[in-house]
Amino acid sequence: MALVVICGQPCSGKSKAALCLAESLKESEVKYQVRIIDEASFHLDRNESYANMPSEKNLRGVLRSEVDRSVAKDNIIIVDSLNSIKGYRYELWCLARAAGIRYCVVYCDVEENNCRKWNEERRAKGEASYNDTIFDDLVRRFERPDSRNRWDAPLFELWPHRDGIDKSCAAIVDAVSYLTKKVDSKTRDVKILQPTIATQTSRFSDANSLYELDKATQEVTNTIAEAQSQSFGGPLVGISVGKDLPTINISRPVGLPELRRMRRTFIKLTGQTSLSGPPPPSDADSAKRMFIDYLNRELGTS
Ligand SMILES: Nc1ncnc2c1ncn2[C@@H]1O[C@H](COP(=O)(O)OP(=O)(O)OP(=O)(O)O)[C@@H](O)[C@H]1O
Repeated sequence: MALVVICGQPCSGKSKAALCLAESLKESEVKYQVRIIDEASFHLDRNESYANMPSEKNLRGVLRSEVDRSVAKDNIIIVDSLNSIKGYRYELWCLARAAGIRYCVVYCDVEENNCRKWNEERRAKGEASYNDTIFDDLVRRFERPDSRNRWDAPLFELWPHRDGIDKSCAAIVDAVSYLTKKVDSKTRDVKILQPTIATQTSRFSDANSLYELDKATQEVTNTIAEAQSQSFGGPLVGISVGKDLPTINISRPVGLPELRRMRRTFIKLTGQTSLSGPPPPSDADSAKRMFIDYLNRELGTS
């Protein structure tokens, strides 16, 4: 259903924001299954996890694998961690794309001085806190999210020091609305990420994979040929092959030989990606979706 990446400086109110968002989602009209994935779930100590690059990479790897295992069409996963490295947020975005779900980033924007003060207060109370060297290092390496990046969008910003954190904060209200909004073919403001050849993760059963792939792509080319015969050489826009599949948008007439050639290339490409790692589509609908994405990219109107 969705992946939410919480992001912010150390001790900036991320866990509080994650809890607040999770509660709001659970209280919304449809009772969503919401799960927070954080360091504490793996009993990972802050200071040990960020003590050096190998342990930090290990921490990120553990969280990423858990996200990968957990994202599904019927739940909302919230990753509550620093998520401060741009490349890491990109990796999480790729997981959401591979799963074909919604994605957003919630950013706790708190000035360094205030984070430091909260961290010191935590320490004074005997609660788990960052030691000063690690705190400084994390602050220095923080890569602020930028909504112009696909992997940082949409971006919901919170200012916990200025406004506090509660369910009525605009960022929480907006994130809940984005995550729970019902979508149909006319919805423009909610993006459901679509898997591509490189990110698809499941497989056709070995015995009939080629046959299924062949049949599914043939169906798409038949639909295009038929639509072209009725469009008298004009562009094809919004041609549907089936419910829940992207529409075909092609800017110029494509002859049958070219379509056949593109189909062969696509089948070959999916075979190659399965050899080098990312597997081919798992069922007829995924195959059609990927083939349509491929055609739209190669021949698209944009
Ligand atoms: N709006 C706020 N006003 C005052 N204190 C706050 C506020 N938000 C958080 N704090 C305090 O800051 C500390 C850290 O909060 P929280 O655990 O939510 O931050 P975090 O960013 O998740 O921390 P970490 O980086 O350790 O995971 C807590 O002790 C909390 O009481």
